[in-house]
Amino acid sequence: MPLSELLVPSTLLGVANHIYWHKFEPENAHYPLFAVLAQPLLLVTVLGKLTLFNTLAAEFFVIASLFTSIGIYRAGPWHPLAHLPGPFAARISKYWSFKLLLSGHKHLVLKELHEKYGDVVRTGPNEVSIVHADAIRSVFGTGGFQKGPFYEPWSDPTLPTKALLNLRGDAHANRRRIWNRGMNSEGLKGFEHVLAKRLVIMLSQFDKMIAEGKGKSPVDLAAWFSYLTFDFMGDLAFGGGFDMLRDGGDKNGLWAIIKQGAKATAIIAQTPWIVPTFNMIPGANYIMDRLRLFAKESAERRIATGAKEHKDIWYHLMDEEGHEKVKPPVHDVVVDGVLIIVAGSDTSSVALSYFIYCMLCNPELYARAQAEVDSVYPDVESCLDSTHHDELKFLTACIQESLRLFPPVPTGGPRKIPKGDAKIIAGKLIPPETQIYVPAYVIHRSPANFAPAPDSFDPDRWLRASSDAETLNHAAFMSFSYGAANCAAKHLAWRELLMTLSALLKRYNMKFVDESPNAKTGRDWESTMHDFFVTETGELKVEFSLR
Ligand code: HEM
Repeated sequence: MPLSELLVPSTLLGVANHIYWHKFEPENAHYPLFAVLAQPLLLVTVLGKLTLFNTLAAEFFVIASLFTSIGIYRAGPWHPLAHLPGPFAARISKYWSFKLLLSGHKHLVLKELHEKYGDVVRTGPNEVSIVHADAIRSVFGTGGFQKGPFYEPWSDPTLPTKALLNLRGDAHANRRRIWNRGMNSEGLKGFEHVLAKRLVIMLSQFDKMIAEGKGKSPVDLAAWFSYLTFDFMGDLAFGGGFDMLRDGGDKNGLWAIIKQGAKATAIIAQTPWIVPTFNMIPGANYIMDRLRLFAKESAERRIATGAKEHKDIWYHLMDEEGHEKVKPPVHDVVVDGVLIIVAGSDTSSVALSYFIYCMLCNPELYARAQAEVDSVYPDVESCLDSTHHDELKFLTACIQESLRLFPPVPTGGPRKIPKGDAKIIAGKLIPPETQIYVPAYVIHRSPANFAPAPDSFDPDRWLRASSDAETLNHAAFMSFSYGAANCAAKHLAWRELLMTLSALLKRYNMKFVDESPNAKTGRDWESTMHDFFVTETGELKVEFSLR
């Protein structure tokens, strides 16, 4: 059979598939995959030309015409997002943003794109990034939008529940109410004692290294902050589970599993409709399965041992105090336990590392922060109590400034406009079903929000009286996101940062091991930052000495 006879019906089939799946958007990849594989076979059979060669040729024509049709529609003037500027490759295929996420430079590329195209950029076939500060309220605030499908893979499909991060509407509000109760001032005080115990271990490890002379050799502070925050989150989520501070490393490999799991999820979350199909491949979920096994075992251990001396978050989420009419089911608490570790460890450890990095790059500001800590706390033990945090005005401004320059969640996940009407956001008409990113990293470095010198570390900008010569848009600071689904542990995170950093400043002098300007472990450390939704960084090598 001449190929030309197959070309026309196969091409029409490809276009018909595009029209059908565009109208009836699939929730997973099973049916479209099956359709695209089965239809060409059916076609050559109906035409009475069933051979292997003809089937493969028809497959090729169907797939080629399907992709061409999709590409033409997405790039063309009839697409609802055609009026918005953006790179051509991003308009026609999700592959562009997939590749961008894999590079870890999403935050940097988005900044460049916004500098080139303005406040609203089309970053995907059905996706935009908006960096006008007004978008923060309209997207995340009251009357804003629910989370997009990006968040689906963050829940365990084998459990009949979702993690808080992935709940929407009333279900989110109900679970969040229980979370908020756990984060009240009494709850926070309890968590503070848990943190203080871990900090004592970390400080004694540093003292030991200094005594053995290792203080003068590289200490990878980024790794040690991870040990601290993982240990602490393990305590809060499951009443214990990690001992990385004690062991000086990830002896049982759990940390690596959790980090790989979070990164793999962020990557696959770019194309969430593939996930149910991907989950069917035996062994494909190896990392997530290990993470789930860890959660299950941790939950069983926590149930068996009960609450320790201080109440953990499990205690509050499980409603062990009996506030709720109906006790929350264990699986709700198990998925949120994993969420605590994923959401609460890397974010805080990266924030701690960035603070130290900013301080070591600015020795005069470091000395001022240290002097303030000295004036508030007589000794390091007194730093392990939050009572005087309000007096640490300069330290707080330094932390805020490092969180502004380096938000631990640099881009975050998207919200989705529901079916129905288009919305006007930051002066642009955004059609229904568009996914919207509001990247903190770009908003924080925009001169429209922070000027002069938005890329410079200037903690005093938070303390100076307002003047016409300066711009300080408090409403544009969104390191903890905004609205009903902002960080559930923002106040805990602040305590953790203030306690840890005041204790370190009080006890030690620190400097980069390698002071040269292009040292990746020192002054150029920020170039090791990778944005995989959660942030990944390289080693931060610091030399310690006792004060
Ligand atoms: C400096 C430290 C932290 C930063 C910068 C931070 C930042 C954020 C951000 C930006 C979000 C919104 C994510 C999104 O919408 O996709 C978020 C959500 C969340 N964070 Fe944090 N976080 C920090 C520490 C923590 C800690 C210590 C915990 C755990 C105890 C935690 C628990 C959560 C939870 C449970 C959510 C989901 C809230 C919801 O969906 O209602 N975070 N965080």
